[in-house]
Amino acid sequence: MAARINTSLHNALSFLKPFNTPLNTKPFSFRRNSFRFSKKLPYYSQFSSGKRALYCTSSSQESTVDEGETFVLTTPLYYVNAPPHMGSAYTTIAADSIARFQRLLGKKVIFITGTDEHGEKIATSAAANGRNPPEHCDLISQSYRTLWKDLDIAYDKFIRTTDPKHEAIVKEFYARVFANGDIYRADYEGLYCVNCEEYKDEKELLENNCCPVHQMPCVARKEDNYFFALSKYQKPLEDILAQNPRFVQPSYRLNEVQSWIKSGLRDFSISRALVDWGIPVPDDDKQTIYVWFDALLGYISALTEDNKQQNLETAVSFGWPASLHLIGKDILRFHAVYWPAMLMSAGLELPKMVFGHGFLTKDGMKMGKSLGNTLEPFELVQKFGPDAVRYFFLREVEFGNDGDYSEDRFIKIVNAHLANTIGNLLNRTLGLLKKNCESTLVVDSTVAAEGVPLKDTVEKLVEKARTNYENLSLSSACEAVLEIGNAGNTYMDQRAPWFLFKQGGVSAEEAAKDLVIILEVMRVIAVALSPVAPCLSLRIYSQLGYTEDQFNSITWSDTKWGGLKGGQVMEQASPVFARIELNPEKEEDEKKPKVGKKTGKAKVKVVEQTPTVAEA
Ligand SMILES: Nc1ncnc2c1ncn2[C@@H]1O[C@H](COP(=O)(O)OP(=O)(O)OP(=O)(O)O)[C@@H](O)[C@H]1O
Repeated sequence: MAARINTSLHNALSFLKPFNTPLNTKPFSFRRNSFRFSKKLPYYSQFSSGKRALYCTSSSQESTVDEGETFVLTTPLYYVNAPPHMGSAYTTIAADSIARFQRLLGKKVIFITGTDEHGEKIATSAAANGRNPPEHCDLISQSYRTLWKDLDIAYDKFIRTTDPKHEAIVKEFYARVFANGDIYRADYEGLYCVNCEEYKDEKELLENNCCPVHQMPCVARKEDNYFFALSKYQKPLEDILAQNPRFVQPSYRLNEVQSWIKSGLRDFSISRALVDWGIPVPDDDKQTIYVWFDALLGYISALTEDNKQQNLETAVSFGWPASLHLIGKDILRFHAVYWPAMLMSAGLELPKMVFGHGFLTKDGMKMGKSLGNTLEPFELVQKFGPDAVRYFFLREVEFGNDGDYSEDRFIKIVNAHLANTIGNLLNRTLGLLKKNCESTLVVDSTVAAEGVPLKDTVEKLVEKARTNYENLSLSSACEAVLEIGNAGNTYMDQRAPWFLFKQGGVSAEEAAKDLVIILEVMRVIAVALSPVAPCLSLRIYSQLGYTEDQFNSITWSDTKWGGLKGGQVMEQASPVFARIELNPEKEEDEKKPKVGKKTGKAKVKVVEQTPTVAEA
């Protein structure tokens, strides 16, 4: 057994070595944790921890993801206890933007999402809705797919944990962990939060044993379960985090994870005797596998391909380890503690990074299905369109921190940034081009920008956007792109090409070049914003005279100045982003002194973006 443990740990750590440095191993004893267990643990031998393990060696930037060719990223697999809400959409929008950015860099991307469909919470929710669990799962899982379509989420794999191929992989993984001596049977007694599907430590609970996330009392449970020997992995986990601090991001979440581990890891129960709706434990059909042990493996089973063998080894060969697990901070412990330990036990490589973002909140509380205080994403998308929703949440909430939603703020931000700074600039410029140059560019944008400082400004801002995307600082990436728009607007206002055209002669020639410069700025914006607002970017690209195929084949290198060529014919100006107008009742409300809560609803109305009087 000792040899097996050594082997699996070695496997888990060996990929982390920089420059193939031999593992410098040192024996240590793991602390046996018998807290509350009525049965003794089997004896484990000492095993070694890798000392020189290193994860991400690519850059000193805090969250920079690895530079490998295939970039595998995941969202959590969402519980199908209820349809998606804005919180679920938030993680998925962020993941989609990162995936799109990585594709622009020319990487092969495997973007995995899906639904977590087993466990007590799902069975209860199905019963409450008068459905059997499979029907319920089909219905709710489909609602996630529908929302992802509405939000322009371009995932590569959608895994459902009720998929037979997933079940086969879970069983195989369980068998590996069992063979490694990390599964044993014991009684457990504790306080259980059904909404978290987790036994809780009394000291982390609120008054009346309430779960801090779901604000509902935990229930006392006693069960005869199978356990995973997490405590055995305390030291390896400590070492991994000490040597690879970028494994958990943002850095303040690393401290949280380190302090959990430091406080002592307890083995956790990985089966349920009282839950039928789950994958049966191999060789014991009276128990089902704990939903988290099952769901985490969805990240691997998602990698299987239909016409290939559906087993663990083949799945792993298609892209494991993941480059990035994107999750909310609520499930950090599962991803940064349980999951790496499970992988080590099974002799598999660890993911390269776990990023735990903050919560979208309502009145300061996490929006969640269990709490029922959610924001309806279908309604938001229908009202405002996918680009506005995607842009607002990524721009407004600093990635990693919590953020509260307000409709007023939403409207202000998207109107100011997308409709005014970006949309209106394009509209004005195309209007002038049509009027004065028959919608045709007079020279190449490189020629037009000779000696013009705006070009350098744009190049610097593009670089800033790229660095921020790479570091997962999505809000700052949006900000950098917006700054390009601001620079374009300033240039337009300073140069006043409508005035130069009126002067005629050399001035008019200069004005025609100015329009080329501003349209090149718009082209760069379209590329740089495409991870966040793909439809808007396509609309900009189309107005610049490109086809959809041309847009679909852009890469990040197309942010380089010089794409627009002399002679290129632009489309007619038409608004690329509909300004959102408050309805008249709400506008009236706004003028009155504020008493109590606001109830007015916004109404979307496309407002034609016309040139100013001077330009006309
Ligand atoms: N309020 C939120 N803000 C940001 N992300 C959220 C929020 N709620 C859910 N998520 C995302 O969904 C994941 C949790 O998925 P889950 O299906 O458990 O949703 P949930 O609404 O939190 O469910 P429940 O309320 O039943 O715990 C989080 O880790 C995060 O990625």
